[in-house]
Amino acid sequence: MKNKNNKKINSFLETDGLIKNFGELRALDNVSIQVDRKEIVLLIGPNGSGKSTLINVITGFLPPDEGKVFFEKEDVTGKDPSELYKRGMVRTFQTPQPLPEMTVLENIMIGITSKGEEPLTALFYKKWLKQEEEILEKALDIINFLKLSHLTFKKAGELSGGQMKLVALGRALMTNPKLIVLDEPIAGVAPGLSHEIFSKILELREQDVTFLIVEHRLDIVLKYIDRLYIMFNGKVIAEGKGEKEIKEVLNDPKIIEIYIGD
Ligand SMILES: Nc1ncnc2c1ncn2[C@@H]1O[C@H](COP(=O)(O)OP(=O)(O)OP(=O)(O)O)[C@@H](O)[C@H]1O
Repeated sequence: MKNKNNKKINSFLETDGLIKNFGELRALDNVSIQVDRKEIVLLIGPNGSGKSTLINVITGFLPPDEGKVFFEKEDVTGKDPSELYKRGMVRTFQTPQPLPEMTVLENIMIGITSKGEEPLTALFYKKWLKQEEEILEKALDIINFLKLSHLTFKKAGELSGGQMKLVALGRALMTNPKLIVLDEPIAGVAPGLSHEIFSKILELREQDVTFLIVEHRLDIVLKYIDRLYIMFNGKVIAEGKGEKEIKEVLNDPKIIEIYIGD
């Protein structure tokens, strides 16, 4: 598989010249990014620079006007979110949408759609029960991993913002994803819990999960990331890989000016 410059697609996730217009406005202007397996990649940029549009296109919530998305070297451009989820790509949203009257456990369990819901399979009641049990066990393991056990039966509507972000991550984990796209995972979350969320992200990376993250809180996130992309006016204007390069990019006067101008 090759991109439009006839270069071989090598990365785990790659976008190639994405363009997305909303009427007259070009929200994505020839955006090409790369994410390697087991990387934690951060996407930053001032408000309106195109970050959400980019992750919406990658995760299949918006089709691009031009350009391609490659996931595990396959062209997945325009595939819908459910197809991508089957391939191992999940996402969370800026504002978590838990079902407030349901418990934390139930909110995490619904991350997976029970195969038992298919009418034919449901006829085999024993099999269905076994699947439900497996889903329950898995959700309890995730709750344990995220240190949410004390909240297992609490209604999601009673959680703090940070706890809701953790539940959203838990829900994403139900599908054994290979890539998790996180939209502002620590916005509005206290520093202590924010670091806890990122230490879980590091642990998951060790289990072969890759992360693409949009987050404004650089002060907290910087020490956890492997690669950084900076967007402005629909374009990627800078990229850094590794601690040294990332620091250089962030100290670039042009980049600082864009942020101060924001
Ligand atoms: N559905 C839409 N219809 C019209 N314009 C849109 C739509 N979605 C986004 N835009 C516009 O596209 C541009 C990029 O928006 P986008 O939400 O991707 O930026 P962002 O970097 O995620 O910003 P923020 O940090 O505020 O979330 C903005 O000018 C926005 O107003």
